[in-house]
Amino acid sequence: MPSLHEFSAVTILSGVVAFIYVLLRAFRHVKARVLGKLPPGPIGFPIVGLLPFVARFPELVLHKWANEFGPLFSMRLGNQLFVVVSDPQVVKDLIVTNGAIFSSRKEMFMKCEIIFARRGITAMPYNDAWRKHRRLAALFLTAKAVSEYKPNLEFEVREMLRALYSQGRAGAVPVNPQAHLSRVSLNNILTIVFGTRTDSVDDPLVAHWLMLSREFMNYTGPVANWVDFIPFLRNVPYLPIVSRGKHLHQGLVDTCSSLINDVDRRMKAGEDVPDCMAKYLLRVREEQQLDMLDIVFLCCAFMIGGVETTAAVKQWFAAHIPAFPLVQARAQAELDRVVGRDRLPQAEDEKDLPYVRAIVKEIERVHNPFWLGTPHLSTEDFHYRGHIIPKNTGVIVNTYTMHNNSRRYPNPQEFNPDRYLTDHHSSAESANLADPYKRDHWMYGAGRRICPGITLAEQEIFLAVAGLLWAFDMQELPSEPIDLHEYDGLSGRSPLPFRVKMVPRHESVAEVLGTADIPCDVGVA
Ligand code: HEM
Repeated sequence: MPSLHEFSAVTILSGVVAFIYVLLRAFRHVKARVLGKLPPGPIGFPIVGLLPFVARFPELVLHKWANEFGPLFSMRLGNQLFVVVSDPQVVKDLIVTNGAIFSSRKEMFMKCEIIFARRGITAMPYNDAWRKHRRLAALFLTAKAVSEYKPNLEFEVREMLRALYSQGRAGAVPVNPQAHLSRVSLNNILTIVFGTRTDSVDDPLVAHWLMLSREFMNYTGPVANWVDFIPFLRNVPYLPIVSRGKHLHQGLVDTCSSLINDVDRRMKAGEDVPDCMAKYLLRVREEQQLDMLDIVFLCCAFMIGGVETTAAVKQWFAAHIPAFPLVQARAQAELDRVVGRDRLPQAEDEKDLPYVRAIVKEIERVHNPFWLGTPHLSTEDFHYRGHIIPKNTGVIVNTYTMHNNSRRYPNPQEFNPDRYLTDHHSSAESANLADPYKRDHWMYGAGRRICPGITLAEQEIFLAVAGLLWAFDMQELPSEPIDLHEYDGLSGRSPLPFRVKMVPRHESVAEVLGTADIPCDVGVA
């Protein structure tokens, strides 16, 4: 057995070797910068690079550097070189036109190795395994698939409005709508993936899943933790972040496996299991050569990618709109004209509700829940505008700077849905426009790794926003102003807890929602 002294000597030696290695790599980047080859950018500290600067409000820090160093700048976080792209044409040139080079992902220690066991679509490098997972996922996210989900999506919005009406006692008491807005997103994905749903916000699965998906976002954001960028930290025994990552991996596996196993058991028992992703994957597992972890993490990709994301946009809408009664009134006049008061808005109404649609796009521009998106990785050296972007460089699409460009969006700090009034494209169509400066916003990423859930997300968000505007006047409480700048999470994810009054707009609300039987303290305002 090696002695304690031998152990310490080995640990110190590995530390020194790791230190020299990191120093040499950092030096390589500094040298390339000095020689003027890398895009310009801020110089950081040895080993940690610029990590200490991006711990809080990273989007604002990148925005400041973009103003200083231009639309393509480089920066080092620990051992990883990044370029930060802040101009639509540069995004298009790199990520879209040269998608064969800029479509991979860094195999992040926490996200890829520890939590996803090298399987999650969003974390996989650009290879055949990723192609297979993305192709299987896309089967459930096509425009045709989404149009088949519409009755369910509409049903879930109605259930959410009923719950808000009831909890807010028809506008008599303030409510925090966040859990309801998260549950509607959760139910949509549970139905698509497992053919199941929750009955109320009190179902333990709601709190459990929201906890898992928040933890996931907290540990795996592009700048969420240092172990991703300072490899020798991974050898520190009992590092809390690593144990939490392992715990999260187990939590995701246990939760998704139990839902998949339930589908499996019911299929084997000859029960009439609703069509869903888990059922399909279990059927094709041999032909597609999927092991159980593949199935778990394909389902997880939807549960992780499709719940917290759409929930966040819906929550930002609910937090933002009370401060804009005139915007609400104008949208409600449009809804009264197009939909009337005898039914809820439906998916088919969207094309006739340009102002409601414009509100959605403007919320997404102002409150992208993931300002840093999911960085891409280059797989070859690439020469661009006199600079070199070396192989294995991370690429961050700087959506904050692009969403606040005053030439594209005059007075960008102002919330003004009018800027989108004549934009008749869906976000999915907009992402394919030849002129990148005409794209609505960059919330869904770009190129071959662009979010495959756009059509589903757009449909869900539209229905929730239109339904809320149709049913309620959302009012801020004078004693509880809503903070629209601070947020929960790492780069804009969701508003801090808030309460609003949700006052039913007219008598038909109770009738249409079927809430006449729900006890309320007061009548309709
Ligand atoms: C408001 C809602 C959503 C937002 C803001 C969002 C945002 C994003 C972003 C920024 C990316 C990375 C794109 C890139 O690398 O360029 C992404 C990827 C992804 N999203 Fe979404 N997403 C949303 C909804 C959804 C939904 C509803 C699903 C599925 C049910 C989904 C599934 C995925 C998957 C699987 C990926 C990984 C794609 C890949 O790496 O190939 N997302 N999303």
